[in-house]
Amino acid sequence: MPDPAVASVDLAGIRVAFGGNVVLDGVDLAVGRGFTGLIGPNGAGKTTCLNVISGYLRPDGGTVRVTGEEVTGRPPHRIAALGVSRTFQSPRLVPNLSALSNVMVGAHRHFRHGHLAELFGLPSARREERRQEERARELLTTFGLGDVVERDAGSFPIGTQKIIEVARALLNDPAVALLDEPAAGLGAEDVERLVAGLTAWVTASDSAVLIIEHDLGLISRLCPQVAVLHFGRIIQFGRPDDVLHDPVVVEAYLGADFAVDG
Ligand SMILES: Nc1ncnc2c1ncn2[C@@H]1O[C@H](COP(=O)(O)OP(=O)(O)OP(=O)(O)O)[C@@H](O)[C@H]1O
Repeated sequence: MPDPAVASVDLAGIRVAFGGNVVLDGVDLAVGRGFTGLIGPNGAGKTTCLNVISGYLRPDGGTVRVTGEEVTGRPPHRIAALGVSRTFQSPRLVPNLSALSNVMVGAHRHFRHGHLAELFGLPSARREERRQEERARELLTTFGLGDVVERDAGSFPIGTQKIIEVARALLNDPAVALLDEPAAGLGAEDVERLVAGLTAWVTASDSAVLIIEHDLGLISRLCPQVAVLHFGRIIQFGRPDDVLHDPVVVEAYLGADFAVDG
């Protein structure tokens, strides 16, 4: 497990209850550079963890640190400003904007020049925008979408829209990217596109990427480490091979029928 002192995300004793329903019951999780998988049965509290990290939900107890800074209870835009980006289970793209423009929406917090420079179309702001466009184009190319960047996002199948949203979350190397079931609803071709894009991207990046996913094959391929959430607690953390074959995990979460190829 990454050293919490240097981890990009460090959750300590996170507790969340909705009325009498305790959803997170003392979650400790440290996430470092590269991919970390977060798995668990439906309703285990995985998305709730992401909501706590990204500031969409204030925990009832515990602390959240991002790159060492305590951010517990801060609103989402302030946590985003520290370099935390996220996706949602259902993609939130602007359907009548191009794929390229949708990815560039993720760029705006990084613009070095102020909103006034943008508003008045100053050369510095235009140069910055061109640089961002170039990066967005490269990123979409990494995900196999280089030929269709000008197409309206809403005209793509849902799986491709999810990949565009992942690309948006990765623009400008976020310190932390939180991906909520990026492969759900994707066809085989899009899954390969996603895996290839993420693999190529992470090798050139210092970011920490936390991926919630039910596709355990994908988790095994991408993530050197995986955490298992069960009844609001992390019950196991380690290499996928070890974790997914751990009798406690198999018994508690995956059920008797569970098997991972390889
Ligand atoms: N805003 C809310 N109000 C009340 N209950 C909530 C709220 N958000 C989540 N829950 C409940 O918290 C529990 C955990 O939900 P969460 O979405 O975090 O689970 P999950 O592990 O991401 O599940 P899935 O794999 O199905 O997406 C569920 O029982 C859910 O109904």
